[in-house]
Amino acid sequence: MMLDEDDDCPELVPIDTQPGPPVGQIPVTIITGYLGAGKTTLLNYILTEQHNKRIAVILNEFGEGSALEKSLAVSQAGELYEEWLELRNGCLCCSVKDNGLKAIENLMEKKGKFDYILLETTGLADPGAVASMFWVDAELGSDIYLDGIVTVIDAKYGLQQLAEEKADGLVNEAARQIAVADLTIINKTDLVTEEELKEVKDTVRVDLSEVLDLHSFDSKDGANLAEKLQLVKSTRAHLDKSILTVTFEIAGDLSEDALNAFIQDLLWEKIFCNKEGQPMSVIRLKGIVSFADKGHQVMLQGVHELYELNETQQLWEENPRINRLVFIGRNLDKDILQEKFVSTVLLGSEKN
Ligand SMILES: Nc1nc2c(ncn2[C@@H]2O[C@H](COP(=O)(O)OP(=O)(O)OP(=O)(O)O)[C@@H](O)[C@H]2O)c(=O)[nH]1
Ligand SMILES: [Zn+2]
Repeated sequence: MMLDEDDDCPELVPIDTQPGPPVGQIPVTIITGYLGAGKTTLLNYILTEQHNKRIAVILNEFGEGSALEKSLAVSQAGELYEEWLELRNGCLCCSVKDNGLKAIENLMEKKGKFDYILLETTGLADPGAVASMFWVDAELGSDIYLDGIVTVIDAKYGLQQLAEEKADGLVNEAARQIAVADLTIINKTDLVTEEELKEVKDTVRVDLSEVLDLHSFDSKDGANLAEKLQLVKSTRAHLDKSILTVTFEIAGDLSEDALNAFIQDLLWEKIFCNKEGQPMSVIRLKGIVSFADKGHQVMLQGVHELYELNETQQLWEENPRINRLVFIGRNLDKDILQEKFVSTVLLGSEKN
């Protein structure tokens, strides 16, 4: 049979190489980084710089500190936070797969579309697990797609966090967070010397190549859905179980001097021990506190042995003056911390 070239030659159709995000899909950027690295600071910066986009911000919650985490974030960013997402079991990686994407989609149904979604993971999250559910879901026809992962590294404590040995021989959280990063931001450069900064940069590069295979985890290759879900499942045990969160709320006013002494005993002198006699070691400290002579709420922020107390814009006014504190670290004991706090820092208690 002869082919009539003019009639039968099929039309050339461009191959769908990099289709890009389907029209109407909303980009999500995951912001990750170890406890206190500066994720929320980066978020606030983006939100204050970027005025003409509707940005939804999702904050992950950690442990029982959820209520405080929320109130802290809200008071820092004021009205810039568009909406809030409640994720049930405290850890985004574990809960978002089941209800997180659904929650985002519900949110968009209620509030209309966003131009952008920023998602801050907890400092102990494995962002690979968070990232993977986006492309798992993409196959199920989602409205959102993963645009990239930004990892914030603490120039002062980053190396220490990377060097941390995990008992089970697993790659530690800090290294995982760097491994999956599309963009790495070294933060707090004001706290280190040129040489220290160079060391951080070099280490981050080396680490990247050592754990690069983690990237396969979030690649959009042809692996079938079941395999992908398998991967998500196998990384569930990502939280460092030795790190505990303690939170408490105490009504009343505090002595500023006594609070400083309490924090310094805890962070610097490390004189507090748990019931087993092991010294408490705090990685992250946050709080809203009330001083008798101040009408404004004061925010406490601590990362390892650095801490600061800053007056916020927020007035107590008729709100009950309740001090809220979150401690994240090792060997923490709530009863002991709270007892110490109440007996030495709270005004009007026996010892003050
Ligand atoms: N010196 C200095 N401090 C910074 C910088 N960026 C952030 N910080 C401080 O570091 C502390 C922690 O910052 P956050 O932005 O809350 O860190 P985070 O990563 O969101 O913390 P978690 O969500 O608890 O893991 C705060 O006291 C910030 O003021 C910086 O560039 N230099
Ligand atoms: Zn944060």
